[in-house]
Amino acid sequence: MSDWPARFEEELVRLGLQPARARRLSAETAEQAGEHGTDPDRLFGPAHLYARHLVTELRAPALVSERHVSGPVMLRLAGVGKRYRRRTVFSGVDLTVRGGEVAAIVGANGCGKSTLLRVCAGLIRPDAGTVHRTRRVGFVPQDGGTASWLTADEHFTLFGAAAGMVPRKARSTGTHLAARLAWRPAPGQPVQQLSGGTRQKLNLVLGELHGPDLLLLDEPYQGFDQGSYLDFWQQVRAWREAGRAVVVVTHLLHELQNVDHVLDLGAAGGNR
Ligand SMILES: Nc1ncnc2c1ncn2[C@@H]1O[C@H](COP(=O)(O)OP(=O)(O)OP(=O)(O)O)[C@@H](O)[C@H]1O
Repeated sequence: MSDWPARFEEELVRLGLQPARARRLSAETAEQAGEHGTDPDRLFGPAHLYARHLVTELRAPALVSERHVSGPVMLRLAGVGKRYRRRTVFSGVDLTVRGGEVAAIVGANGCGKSTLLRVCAGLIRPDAGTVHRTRRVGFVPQDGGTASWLTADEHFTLFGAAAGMVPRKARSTGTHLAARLAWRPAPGQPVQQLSGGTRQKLNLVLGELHGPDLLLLDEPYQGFDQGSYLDFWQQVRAWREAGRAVVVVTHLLHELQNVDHVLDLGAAGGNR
């Protein structure tokens, strides 16, 4: 068996990360490689180089934003905390995301990333702290969010109507956005006949249909093939260039060069 994870963890500690955090990152990285059906060194390259890259990204997540001017604040969390019964999921979370910025929420399974994103969307009330968000928000859940017996066009019409769009405009916008993810919805095909990755593309399109200023995305690329995955990050860059704010829950630490802020929930206070 490959000793890549051990070497990676060792290098992270050598570069100054806490051993527990290094262990967690190493386990997550190995898990990602497993999800891609490949070895970590094939996916990420040599362990010591990837460790250096990752530590640099984690320490200087604001580098990307220096290249252009950020816009107004679209989301501000201050001292946000959430408990389920007596269990604190996270506490004291601060995050400010402006137009033209991308924030990544990272951390181990179960540390509360989806919960926090739902707090950002206003779907869950926090137990502590304040949340201010812009009015036009698009939320893309990790899965679900679509009706299996409706077609893509019918989803466009339905979600468009909720945002005050006439059916024709909703359908043409949906088709246009789908094309940017290299997807052409087949007329008459219900969602239950779509692959998991294509269903996620539909979720993404629905989240963006009404032209939100703030996009909240919960691992939206699950099931994407490599090309679609690259299209997705290309799209994130396009949103950013267009002055939108994006918050994305991700496990894919090698994409952190695409983001302006990294909120590591596993490292935030109160949730471990
Ligand atoms: N409605 C709920 N009631 C009670 N506990 C919940 C509820 N929703 C989530 N939890 C718990 O809160 C914790 C955080 O869950 P959450 O789904 O936010 O984690 P996550 O970081 O997104 O996980 P993953 O990486 O696996 O998607 C978990 O322990 C989960 O079991």
